[in-house]
Amino acid sequence: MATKSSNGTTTKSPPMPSPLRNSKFLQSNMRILVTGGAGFIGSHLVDRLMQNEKNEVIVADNYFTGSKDNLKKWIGHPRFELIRHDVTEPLMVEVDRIYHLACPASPIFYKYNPVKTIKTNVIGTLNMLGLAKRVGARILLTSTSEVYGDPLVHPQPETYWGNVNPIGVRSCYDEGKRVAETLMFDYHRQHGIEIRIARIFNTYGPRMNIDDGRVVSNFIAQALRGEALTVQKPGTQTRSFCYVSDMVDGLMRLMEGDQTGPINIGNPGEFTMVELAETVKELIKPDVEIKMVENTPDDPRQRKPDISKAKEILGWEPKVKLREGLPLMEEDFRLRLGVFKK
Ligand SMILES: NC(=O)c1ccc[n+]([C@@H]2O[C@H](COP(=O)([O-])OP(=O)(O)OC[C@H]3O[C@@H](n4cnc5c(N)ncnc54)[C@H](O)[C@@H]3O)[C@@H](O)[C@H]2O)c1
Ligand SMILES: O=C(O)[C@H]1O[C@H](OP(=O)(O)OP(=O)(O)OC[C@H]2O[C@@H](n3ccc(=O)[nH]c3=O)[C@H](O)[C@@H]2O)[C@H](O)[C@@H](O)[C@@H]1O
Repeated sequence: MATKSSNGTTTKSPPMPSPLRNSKFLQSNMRILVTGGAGFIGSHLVDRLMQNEKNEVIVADNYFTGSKDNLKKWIGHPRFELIRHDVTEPLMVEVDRIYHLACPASPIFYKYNPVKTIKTNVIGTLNMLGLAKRVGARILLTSTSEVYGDPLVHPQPETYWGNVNPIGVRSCYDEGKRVAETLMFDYHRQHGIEIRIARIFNTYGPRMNIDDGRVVSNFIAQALRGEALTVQKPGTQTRSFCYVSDMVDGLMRLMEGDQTGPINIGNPGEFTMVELAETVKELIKPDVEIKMVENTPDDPRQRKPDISKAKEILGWEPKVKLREGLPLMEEDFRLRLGVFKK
């Protein structure tokens, strides 16, 4: 059957999945690869996928920012497999679905080795598309709101092409993801691969690395350690924060739906960084200081998803408000930092 992209292009049928898929022993099982599954969003996605007893889950991760700790409850489970693997190298597995998340996501980590970040986005995505082509798997890419760069359209709909600096310090990530999206569509049009693209907006929740460097984890860890909350100047820049369980729900709906995307998945509630700091202060440590610090180049000034398409096509919208999600993350950070409520 031919697939119709949301942009109207019709492509040839995808390659056939392995004949074993139809055997009476395997037909009840969906074999799912999650690249980057030891990371923050990936490990929550694995938890959800493992809840379905018909799923077998394989995680491939190089542990650059992820950790086995995030998956410890599944290690040794007969339906679960963990492979130390760098997606810049080819991977030979037999699967029906590929959730392709592998890529450092925090700006301090993706800027740490920008050339490797580009390789991960470009060569890594090429390798996963090659795998999808060989085994006839459907593949979902976790792209990003950063493809809109410092957006001149607000909120951002999927039809906006973005305002991205191609030679800046964030470009390894922004442009890397843009090329990854291009590769996805070229494989779709040229080879009939079934693709799905999610444009994820800032996501937070338990299991983020404590020293991840992203704003929500920074503020919560700083409040719990009694350190000043570091708001990067000017503090009026905005972000829209999505709780991780909502994100995983959106990704799974997209994978099992019949539209390629790209589709924005995020929470449209928009906050300035000063407002976020004040909320964390009020909820966690009312006497903590807030201090203004220098920002990094090309920091987007505003960001808020237009989620009309996700609502219409996936029947999805976020349920968890920032004030409900922050205490859940606080609880996890308290446990890991050993800072308990008095
Ligand atoms: N969290 C967000 O707000 C957000 C927003 C937009 C997009 N995304 C995308 O979602 C995905 C997951 O993000 P996250 O927040 O869970 O980040 P994360 O850093 O916690 O997870 C990324 C995972 O990928 C692994 N990885 C990195 N490079 C790899 C490589 N070359 N080979 C194999 N594994 C590799 C890391 O070890 C880690 O386990 C990323 O693709 C990211 O770009 C996240
Ligand atoms: O959602 C997205 O698409 C992207 O969002 C984030 O990128 P960014 O929004 O820059 O994330 P943060 O590092 O958390 O910064 C958010 C804002 O908080 C500010 N910030 C950050 C850290 C801090 O301590 N204080 C602070 O004020 C930054 O200047 C920025 O304006 C993610 O890290 C990317 O992986 C992701 O693709």
